Amino acid sequence: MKIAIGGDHAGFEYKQKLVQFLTSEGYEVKDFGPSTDDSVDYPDYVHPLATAVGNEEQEMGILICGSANGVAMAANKHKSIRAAIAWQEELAKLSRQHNNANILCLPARFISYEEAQKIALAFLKEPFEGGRHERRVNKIPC
Ligand SMILES: O=C(CO)[C@H](O)[C@H](O)[C@H](O)COP(=O)(O)O
Repeated sequence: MKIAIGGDHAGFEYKQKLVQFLTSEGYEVKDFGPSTDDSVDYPDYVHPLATAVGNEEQEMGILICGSANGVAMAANKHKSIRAAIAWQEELAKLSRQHNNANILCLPARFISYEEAQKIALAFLKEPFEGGRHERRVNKIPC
């Protein structure tokens, strides 16, 4: 599976660790930056990643910043993007099962890296349930 990962300075440390971990798990990971933990503006990194996921160059995306709010707001402005914030594994699984989320947004300043790793795996491994949920998701303007 081809995974896009990015965020801002507040998520940089977790992003670097997740790139290594997900690669070791066999995922094809593309890092959309930033390349250092210098303060940056998250939209500058969200938009290219969301574009790549929206046009299916990348199958799924992970965005990491301090609260996850800004990256989610920016990503969800893109056509075909369903970005979900999750700070627990169950929330990540439900975003896939019920909402067919294609981008996971992680709040690095509110969860440990160990939690972030478990949440990311839960998200990537969980299938969309379809059925009544597909009917509902199709009513979200894309
Ligand atoms: O909402 C946010 C952007 O997605 C994050 O919480 C940012 O990481 C946060 O706003 C950065 O704040 P800082 O004081 O500039 O480090």
